[in-house]
Amino acid sequence: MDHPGGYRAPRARINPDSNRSWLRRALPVVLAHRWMFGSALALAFVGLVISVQIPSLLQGAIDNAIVTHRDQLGHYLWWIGGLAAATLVTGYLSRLLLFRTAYEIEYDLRNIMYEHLTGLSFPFFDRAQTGQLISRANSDIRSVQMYLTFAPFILVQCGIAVVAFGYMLAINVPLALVSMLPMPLVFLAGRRMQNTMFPVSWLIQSRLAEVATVVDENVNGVRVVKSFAAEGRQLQAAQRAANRLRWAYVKDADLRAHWTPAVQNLPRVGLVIVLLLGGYLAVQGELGVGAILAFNSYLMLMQMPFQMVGMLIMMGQRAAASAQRLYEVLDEQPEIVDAPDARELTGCAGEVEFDSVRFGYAEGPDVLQDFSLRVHQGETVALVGRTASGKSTVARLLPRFYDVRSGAVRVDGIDVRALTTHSLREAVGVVLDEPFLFSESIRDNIAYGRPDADITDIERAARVAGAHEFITELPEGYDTVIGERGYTLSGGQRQRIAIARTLLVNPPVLVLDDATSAVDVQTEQRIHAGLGELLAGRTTLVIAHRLSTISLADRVVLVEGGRVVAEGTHTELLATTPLYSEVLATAADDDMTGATA
Ligand SMILES: Nc1ncnc2c1ncn2[C@@H]1O[C@H](COP(=O)(O)OP(=O)(O)OP(=O)(O)O)[C@@H](O)[C@H]1O
Repeated sequence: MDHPGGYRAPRARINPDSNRSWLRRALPVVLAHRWMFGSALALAFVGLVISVQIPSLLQGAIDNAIVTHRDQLGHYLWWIGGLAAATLVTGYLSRLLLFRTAYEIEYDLRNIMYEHLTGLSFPFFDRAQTGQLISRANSDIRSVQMYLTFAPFILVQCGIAVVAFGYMLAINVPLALVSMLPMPLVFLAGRRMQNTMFPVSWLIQSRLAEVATVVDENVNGVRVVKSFAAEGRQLQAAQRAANRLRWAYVKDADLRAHWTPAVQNLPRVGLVIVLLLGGYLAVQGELGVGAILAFNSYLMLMQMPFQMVGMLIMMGQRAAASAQRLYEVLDEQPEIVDAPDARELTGCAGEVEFDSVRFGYAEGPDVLQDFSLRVHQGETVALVGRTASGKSTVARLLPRFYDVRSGAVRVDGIDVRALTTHSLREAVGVVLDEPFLFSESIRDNIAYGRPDADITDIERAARVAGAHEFITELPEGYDTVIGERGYTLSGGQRQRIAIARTLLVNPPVLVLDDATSAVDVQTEQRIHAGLGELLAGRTTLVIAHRLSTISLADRVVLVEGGRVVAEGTHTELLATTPLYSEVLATAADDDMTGATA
């Protein structure tokens, strides 16, 4: 399906059967471009068939026109010139189509990878390293693409070696057979080379990914690095990764230097044999000089494919290693998928229930144990608790970023696992404390969930989120493009844009995970005033450290060790639960400790 903006979905998928060889798994992607690819190969074949004719014309020119004067030389020259021109044209067209196929295949592979990554769930991204993913999406895809397109091309060239051999047989059978003697050796050397180089190719790809990871962390973590004046240490880490990569490359070059001359030069031994035996036969008068020349030309024609076989083997090694790295990602199944009979959540009222939920990340220990909480339609509940008590985890389970180990999370009485994730996440808006903003205009960032929203709605959402004022003070207002991750804005400004972004979607259930932590108290109060109107009728879960945020809530729930240990109004909890006062008192926020003192 073609999308607006020129995006074309991949024409085929990688075969999901992981028991098949990597090539068979990739075949559907190649076959999706069979017409263009087939034409490129057919043209290459035609070009080679034409070029195979030239040596026999050369033989005729020498033996029949130059030596014996039986034919006219000009006649041969015209033919040779004409065929040379034809190989030029076919060479141009076949390469044009081949490169187009190569980039179409690369485009498909990249989109297959990207679509797959987009479909994966949070547990995968908790484990994955960005650098690894970037390297898989770049260099691994490139090396697989190179092999998929150039290997058949080289094989066509090898096919022509067979034709050339036929011509050689027609000239002189013993000479043709003897000239082929070194070929089994070429094959054996190729096999040895293949076995020795594979592990190194694998190493190179994984070390390229290591380097990408270090670079990614150095760039993304630059603020931490600089604030700890740890540039030296980072540089050392980068050097270590670069050294490890260099070692693998040197090893690769070493092996290549060892094997390539053998694989490439063994066929030349055939040339020596031709000169020896052919020369002898010519002296005996059994072979014309032109025939020896033609024979030589055929052998030269055959050399190229044989030399390319060496290259093909090396490319094959790298491509196999790269394909396995790609398949590692592509074989990753999303943990969170819609059930076959999943329902759409329509007209969500906003009843939320956590029923004896037990949950932990990956293979880790339980973070939530027997966590039960019911939030009624239109109610605002604040989750309060010590750090690492599991508050954010509760917030992540509601939009089904993760699945519970036991128990259930329900919206409107329906288990979230029985709903389509799309409709669930449309109904549950989440604002995180460290929001991610895109390198686009502020207007586009706020309209992220509703790209068709008009500017009036965008401004209204920004006003409620307390962002309108500072946005209009920016030189280009709503059209201001923010830097990567919005770093040109302050933490509080980014939070306000993120709140506006969620409010614009107008979800019936709202989760604010410390969403105003970086905003000053006055601004927070303004946001709350705006939110007060908006929260009416909306079910809201606020994860709060500050009293000012807690004051928004109808009910406060105290979380400790992954369960609800007390609930009530702020005043009730203060009066009845010492842990509550303790949590508030130890909260890092100055204003909160100040308020509770
Ligand atoms: N993505 C994750 N993978 C593995 N463990 C995690 C992940 N996120 C959180 N945890 C662990 O789960 C526990 C609860 O974390 P959570 O973020 O829910 O706490 P919190 O109460 O929100 O803390 P805070 O107030 O400091 O934000 C912690 O021990 C944390 O190490």
